[in-house]
Amino acid sequence: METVSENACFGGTQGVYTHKSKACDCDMTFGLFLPEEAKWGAVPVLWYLSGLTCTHENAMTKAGAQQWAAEQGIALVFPDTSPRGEGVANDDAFDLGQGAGFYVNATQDPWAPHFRMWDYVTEELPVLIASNFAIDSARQAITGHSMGGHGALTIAMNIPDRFASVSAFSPIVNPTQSSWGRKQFGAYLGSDESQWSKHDATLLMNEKGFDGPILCDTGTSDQFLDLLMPESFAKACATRRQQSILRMQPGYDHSYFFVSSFMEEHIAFHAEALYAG
Ligand SMILES: N[C@@H](CCC(=O)N[C@@H](CS)C(=O)NCC(=O)O)C(=O)O
Repeated sequence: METVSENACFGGTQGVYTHKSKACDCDMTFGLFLPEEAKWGAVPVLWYLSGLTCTHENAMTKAGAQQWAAEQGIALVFPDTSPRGEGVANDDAFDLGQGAGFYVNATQDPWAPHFRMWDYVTEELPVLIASNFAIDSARQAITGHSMGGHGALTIAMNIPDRFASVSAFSPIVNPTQSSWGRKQFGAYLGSDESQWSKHDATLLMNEKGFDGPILCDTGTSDQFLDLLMPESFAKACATRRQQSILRMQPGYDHSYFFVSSFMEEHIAFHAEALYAG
């Protein structure tokens, strides 16, 4: 692992690191914010998965999360959204290929050799950060935006007991029924739709739910609302009687102006779950 940068930030440190990823078979870069408390002992961690077109950098510089994470003594991880580099497959569209990994393990060519973002964020990166930084793996929570909200919800439901809480900003919640999902799952996972269902938050809510609190915020003026389908997830949560707070925020769009407006509340929500008991 190599250090790209480390900057003092709200009493802690905002770092950027690169490493050779086994899962993605290429160099990967991630951001990690450590609060001041990490100097004295292992701290809880909140994963932030980003959306389409993002690198590790967008949320790190625009979500305004460090201030609230510092206040709560929580670390933040900002993984990249896909493998990258010259030898890595790509597509001209912004919503496929590099910057659009959708947090799945691709099984289809030309994506299969590198696009293993599921393994990267659920296995490789957790081990890497826990062995190199003062992170308490027993206290983890996860959030994300758009494609990253999809990643956060599907990972939290598929790996029971790892995350104390899950939240999302404008998440894609029913990708098997949306053009943000069908296109990418077809490309990465192939035409057998039975392989898609473990990556659909609404189907996972119908099937198993989440053993903990869920918080989702979506803007009523989100330009991608029809692709996100918050109503499908709300219906599934109500049917399961899942503990959840699902809000439509009037006038907000899909941008980081929206994400940053509600970041304090999301971090306080996770802090309550991470410090409970
Ligand atoms: N570039 C796309 C929009 C993609 C988009 O809005 N991406 C969101 C996540 S789904 C984002 O966070 N973009 C990067 C940013 O705002 O910094 C378009 O032109 O339609």
